[in-house]
Amino acid sequence: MSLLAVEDVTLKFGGLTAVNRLSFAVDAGEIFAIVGPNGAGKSTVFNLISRFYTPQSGALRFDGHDLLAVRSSDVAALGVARTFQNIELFDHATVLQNLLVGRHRHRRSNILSEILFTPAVRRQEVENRERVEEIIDFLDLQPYRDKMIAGLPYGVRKVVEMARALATDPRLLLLDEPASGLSVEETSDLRWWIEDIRRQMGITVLMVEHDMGLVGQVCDRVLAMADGAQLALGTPAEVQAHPAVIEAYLGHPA
Ligand SMILES: Nc1ncnc2c1ncn2[C@@H]1O[C@H](COP(=O)(O)OP(=O)(O)OP(=O)(O)O)[C@@H](O)[C@H]1O
Repeated sequence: MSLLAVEDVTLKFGGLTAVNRLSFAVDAGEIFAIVGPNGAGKSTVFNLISRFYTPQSGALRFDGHDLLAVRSSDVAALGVARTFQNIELFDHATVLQNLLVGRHRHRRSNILSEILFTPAVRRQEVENRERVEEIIDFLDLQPYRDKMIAGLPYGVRKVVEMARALATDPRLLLLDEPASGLSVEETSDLRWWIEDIRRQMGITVLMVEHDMGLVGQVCDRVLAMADGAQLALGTPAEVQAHPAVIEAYLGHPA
């Protein structure tokens, strides 16, 4: 059974159909990319899965749950985490503090037990700290752990955002243009991290990405979109060779 299923989903903004009867499914353990020209509807699909938007029709399922019955604030608790095209972190907090916020969904305590700092709360704090330190090690963020986000280079902030998403222990990680703005070297590191996120952490990855080099290297399958609809779906090589994809990118038939 697929981990994520998008079934015949349509989302309109007034007269504009941003997503048009789109269907695709991502299997557990896959690295899956959505590609397409600007305005194709890729980010809108992420915003639908994150439940920022509700479609006019269609269904969204995650691990057997009806996502449309879940509020945006509860999606992380189901096991879906994401990064954003425009990095969203607390700029005036440290890397460590940002990642601890990412652990928020693992709080099992109530306010009284937190005030009393009960053994259970203490245990949980230690657990959260340990997990966050593991992620800091995993993504080579040790040199930055106590640094404020605001002072960090763009490439490092992007890694921190991925780390914060991982701190929620997701089953599905949504990466919105992870390579955009990164140097060739940073993109190469990203490639290995994405592969390790799947291999070592067992996390399924769905990403929106323009860098076809990266997509070809790490993805099992690719969905190409244009005008909110599917153009092609298959392996990176199949999608890149698809006449409709070539036409959408070049503006004329191959
Ligand atoms: N909140 C919104 N209100 C109105 N129109 C929107 C909204 N969000 C997106 N759109 C429109 O929906 C269409 C799809 O946008 P979307 O951002 O999903 O495309 P995209 O494929 O992610 O593009 P890009 O690669 O430039 O990020 C575009 O025409 C966009 O202008």
